[in-house]
Amino acid sequence: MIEFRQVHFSYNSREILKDVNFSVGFHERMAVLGGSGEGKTTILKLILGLIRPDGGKIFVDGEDITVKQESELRDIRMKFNMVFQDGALFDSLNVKENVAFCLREYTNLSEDAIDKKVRRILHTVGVEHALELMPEELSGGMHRRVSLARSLALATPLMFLYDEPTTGLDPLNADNICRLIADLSREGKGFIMVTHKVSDALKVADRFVFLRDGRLLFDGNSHELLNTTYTDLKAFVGEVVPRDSSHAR
Ligand SMILES: Nc1ncnc2c1ncn2[C@@H]1O[C@H](COP(=O)(O)OP(=O)(O)OP(=O)(O)O)[C@@H](O)[C@H]1O
Repeated sequence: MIEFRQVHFSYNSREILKDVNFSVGFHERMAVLGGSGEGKTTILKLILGLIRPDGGKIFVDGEDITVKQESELRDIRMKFNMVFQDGALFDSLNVKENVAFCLREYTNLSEDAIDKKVRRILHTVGVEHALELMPEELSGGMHRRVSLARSLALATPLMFLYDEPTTGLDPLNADNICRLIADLSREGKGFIMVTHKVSDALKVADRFVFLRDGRLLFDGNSHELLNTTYTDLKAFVGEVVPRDSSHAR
């Protein structure tokens, strides 16, 4: 479980998060919704201990990560599989080498075992045909899949953390990524998906929180989200989900 207790965070003197409280089980499928710059990615970075809060506590698996040394945070980070928005790949390496890179860096696997593992993972994310392609030859959707494959190569996480996984993709590719996210969460491994695309969040998540002005102002299921009477959230949801949406459950 991840728990935020009265978390405050500022960049320089600008308050980004103000008294944020929530807990989420590793098996849950939660979307963090909010407009641009509201602090959604900041929440993911705090969970990984990449940045520290100015106030409050963050517990991961019962451990207070706000008091951990950098060396101890590695074990915490291994519990998660984080896919960042830009998912930067190494430009000079092809798809296969990009995925193999961290296996060579961090494991003692033989070249043969690495080759098998890379092929299996690329098959999982549906880009096995792109083994030899260079990053510049990939479409946005394929690029996102290879980034996901690369982070899947190293760890079998307790939970996935996705930062805007469908932003910038055309509807077809966005849909494919949503399907992949749903598939990867089948075995009880949950995720936190940060996004401003409510319609994509509705395809995969069953819990939704809404971040506005540094606070979590909503926490509910899809039915509650689509029927909210909270004006700001209603406007946010209404912008992206037509009133007669078939997503309504
Ligand atoms: N390293 C940094 N230094 C200073 N300000 C930062 C830094 N990183 C982010 N910010 C600012 O903090 C705020 C929250 O950033 P964050 O990336 O968490 O937002 P977000 O909700 O994920 O937005 P988006 O959907 O646009 O990615 C933004 O206004 C951003 O400009």
